[in-house]
Amino acid sequence: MKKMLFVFNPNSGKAQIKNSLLKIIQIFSNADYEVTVYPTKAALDGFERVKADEGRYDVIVCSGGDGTLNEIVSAVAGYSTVKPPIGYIPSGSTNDFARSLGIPSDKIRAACNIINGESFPCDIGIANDHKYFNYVAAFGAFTDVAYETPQDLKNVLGHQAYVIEGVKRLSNLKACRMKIKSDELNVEDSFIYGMVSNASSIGGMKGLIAEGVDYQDGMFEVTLIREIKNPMDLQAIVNAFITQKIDDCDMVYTFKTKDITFESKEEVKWTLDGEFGGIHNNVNLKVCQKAVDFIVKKRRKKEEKDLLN
Ligand SMILES: Nc1ncnc2c1ncn2[C@@H]1O[C@H](COP(=O)(O)OP(=O)(O)OP(=O)(O)O)[C@@H](O)[C@H]1O
Repeated sequence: MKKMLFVFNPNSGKAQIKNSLLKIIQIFSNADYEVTVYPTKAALDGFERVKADEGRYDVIVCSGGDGTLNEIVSAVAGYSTVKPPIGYIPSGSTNDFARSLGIPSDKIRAACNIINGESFPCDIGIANDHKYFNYVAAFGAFTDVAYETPQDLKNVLGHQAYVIEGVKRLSNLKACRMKIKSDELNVEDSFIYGMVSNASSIGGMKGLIAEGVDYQDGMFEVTLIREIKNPMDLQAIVNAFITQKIDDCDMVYTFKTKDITFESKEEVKWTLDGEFGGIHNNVNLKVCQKAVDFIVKKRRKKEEKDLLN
């Protein structure tokens, strides 16, 4: 019998996991898994549990939001023995990563997908050589929205909660002078926003990043927005995002990289996967190519063909 560890955050999203829990466990058990169920008790509890259980399970299933998933992925990425594949049942308020990988948002379907799906080796990132992130590291403008939006509000409003908090901050944009170094760009300028990501959906919104994100290419997508000095600058940025002609806008830098460093005199607040990522003067971000396996939907022939083209 294969062994499964099923870790879930009972409070994430609207705590809806409670309604599906029994059914999910039944699905796993019917598929001949011996299931160990572990509800997290606090932040970092999921990380500690999975870290301590290295070598004990054939598959690790995680249910929660992006923050809980980050903990589980960080623990597995740190294994020195065989890394078990990670199944994910999204139950947070935005579930960016699941959306990006095409994992079903319906919990029962996501559980079935874990039984019927296939392993997908996926890139993740590492910040300052010690803190992993699954899909986004960011600073500036709206990045603190996710972790400063009260949980109660997130539970009631879900994705709208982020939008409400984001709009409240528009009038408050503060630029930060930074030196940014990578093989592709070496620049010193003032920025209101920076995002280094490996996902097509950020903050619950698709379309922030150009299409064609490859989760296995060992590259991040980088988006940097320069300081807004006048209404024309603001208009240029808004137009660029509306028309999706971001490459033509000189207020925005977009490129791909596998290694990038940000230096600033001022301390900058970062987020990793939508959670507080610390306050730093120096941040280095590197890709760990295909570092963990996620269980995703089996791709149909046509999708496979699209991926190869
Ligand atoms: N039982 C718990 N009590 C309090 N906090 C917890 C518990 N379990 C996990 N956490 C922490 O809560 C944070 C947020 O949880 P999670 O990401 O699962 O849900 P969410 O915030 O509702 O979803 P999203 O990240 O999509 O907005 C995580 O960083 C996690 O470490």
